[in-house]
Amino acid sequence: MSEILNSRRVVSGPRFLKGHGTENDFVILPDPDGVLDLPPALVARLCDRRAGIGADGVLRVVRSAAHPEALPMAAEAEWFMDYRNSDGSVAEMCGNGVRVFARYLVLAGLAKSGELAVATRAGVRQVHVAADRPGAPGEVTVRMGRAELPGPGSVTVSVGEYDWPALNVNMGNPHAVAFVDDLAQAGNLYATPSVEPASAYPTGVNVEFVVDRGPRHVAMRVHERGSGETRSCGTGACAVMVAAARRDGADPAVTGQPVTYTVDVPGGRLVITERVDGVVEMTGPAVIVAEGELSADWLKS
Ligand SMILES: N[C@@H](CCC[C@H](N)C(=O)O)C(=O)O
Repeated sequence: MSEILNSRRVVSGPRFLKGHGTENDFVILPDPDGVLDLPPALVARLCDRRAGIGADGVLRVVRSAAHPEALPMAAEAEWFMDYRNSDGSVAEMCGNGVRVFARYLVLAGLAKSGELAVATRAGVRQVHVAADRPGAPGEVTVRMGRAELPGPGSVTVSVGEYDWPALNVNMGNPHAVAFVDDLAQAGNLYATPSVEPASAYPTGVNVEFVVDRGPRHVAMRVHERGSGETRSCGTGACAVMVAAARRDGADPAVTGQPVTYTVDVPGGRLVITERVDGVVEMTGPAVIVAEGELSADWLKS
């Protein structure tokens, strides 16, 4: 059998990798010179879990100097994370994605482990890729920047018979964070939750549903703009941490103390700290699962 599998290559086309961070999964497209044509329909086909590779989004790896949106950041960050949601839409930032992106850069020899900078549409993010230990890949920490709480802070999230007050938190991308009694109240999340006033989110919104698990420990589900319910959202977990800290009277700007929360997501666990200067740091896993080639025939079809 392995002879048959090894006998010849059956496809040839652009390389891709598949990776995930707390089960938020991505197709990674190395495109250093920015030459790939990546229209929204192709992103959606790649992310299709039956007719494509399957993913919550695409991470295109482009040199900042080769991408017009990233050119102004090229002196600070060699690589630009061109992130797309599974419906093909563009997003400013992806917290799980930036950890997986950094893991790819290190494994591919394009960056060294330790400190590295990644350009995103939300600005440059500093990433620390911890050295691996035997059998345990090092975790990745991202300085996610400061949360913004656009006014009016309070919005309303509704699903079925339930309405909850929610906090408008921007982590480079938009979030509405609702504390609920039970994560099951969010239902199957096949449909996009309603968030009012809609004018608070002119470009759409990611919605987080949160319950308490213990002191400085919460659990969440998320409905992502452009991808539907996913198993994790890094920017969403940061937004949740900030909302929980405000609710709990633990805002570092007020207490003068950093605060750390454990945020459980369906696909794993993230640890998030808000520093006294307001910068939010997220730590979690980043895994590369596979590498392959796209079929040129499939691309043409
Ligand atoms: N899963 C990501 C967020 C991806 C972008 C989001 N769907 C949006 O449109 O803003 C994360 O880990 O942060």
